[in-house]
Amino acid sequence: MKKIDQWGLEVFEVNQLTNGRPLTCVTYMILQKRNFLETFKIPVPTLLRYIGTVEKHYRKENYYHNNIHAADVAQSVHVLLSSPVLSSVFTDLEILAAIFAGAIHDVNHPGLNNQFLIQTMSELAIIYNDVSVLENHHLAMAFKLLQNDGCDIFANLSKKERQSLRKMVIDMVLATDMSKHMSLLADLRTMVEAHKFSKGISLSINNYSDRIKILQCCVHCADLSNPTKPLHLYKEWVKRVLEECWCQGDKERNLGLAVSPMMDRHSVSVEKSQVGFIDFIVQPLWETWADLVYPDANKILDALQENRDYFNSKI
Ligand SMILES: CC(=O)CCCOc1nc(Oc2ccc3c(c2)CO[B-]3(O)O)c(Cl)cc1C#N
Ligand SMILES: [Mg+2]
Ligand SMILES: [Zn+2]
Repeated sequence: MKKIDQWGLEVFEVNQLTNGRPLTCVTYMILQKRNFLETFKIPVPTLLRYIGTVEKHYRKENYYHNNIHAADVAQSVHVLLSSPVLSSVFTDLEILAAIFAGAIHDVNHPGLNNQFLIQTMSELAIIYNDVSVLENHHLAMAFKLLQNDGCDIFANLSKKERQSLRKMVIDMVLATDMSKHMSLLADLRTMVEAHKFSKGISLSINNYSDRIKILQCCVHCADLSNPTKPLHLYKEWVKRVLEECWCQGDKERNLGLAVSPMMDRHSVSVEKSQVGFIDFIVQPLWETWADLVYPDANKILDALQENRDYFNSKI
């Protein structure tokens, strides 16, 4: 129970111990720990039915984008929002929305990326007109499943709370689309710079656009948290994401499409791809997050540096 609050939870062990239901277990433990089942009058049977259904809609055959990743992201969001610097910033509804977003953010992921779905004019790309195809699908699926019998975990929220939660969850999951990464990071940097001049006054943010920006970055950081975790966990995630990418690369090759660089099992250098991903994407994002919650994320930043040095030493 106390491990649920730690960075680097042994989520693969949780997967074993729960017979392949880490998402149900982790989500229940987090909501229980935060007393949200009481606060939002979420009946346990309803929660288990809904989150169990969501868990089943994550594709177990995906090496990476499966229910273990979802459990990992939901739990990472939970830990990030427990940061002392953020302690009195967000409401329970906002925290519930962020944890829910983490849990459902990749539901029914096909193990293929947006570019592939668009290039092959897949059913999903047609439905979502090539715009954040996967992220729209994850959201639509999650909210559709809420309407299944006995699955509406938000039934006892007020109309206003339900509308607010829905909007925040949509904004957070759409922000996990990597094509939004640079603009999200730029906005976060602007806010951190502005906050620096308010001389340590605890983060007081009273407008929706700033509040949602931080929540979007929190979920995005959790989504890109593999390189900040203990090395044995990070290595397992690298193995899985490459296996999944290589499957897509194989499909691209068979279809005569150009094989994306990281997806070609015959040419990619695993170590180089990770050092590049960390240097260009993960480190700048986490550095900015660590600035925002200084000094709460310093240990995470150190772990990221160590992991980068490990892979760099293997090139
Ligand atoms: C070991 C890792 O750290 C793996 C993280 C995923 O590996 C990458 N992901 C990238 O972009 C996405 C990041 C997040 C997500 C997705 C794509 C689709 O679903 B998701 O929300 O999980 C990019 Cl651009 C590079 C890598 C690399 N390496
Ligand atoms: Mg995603
Ligand atoms: Zn994800």
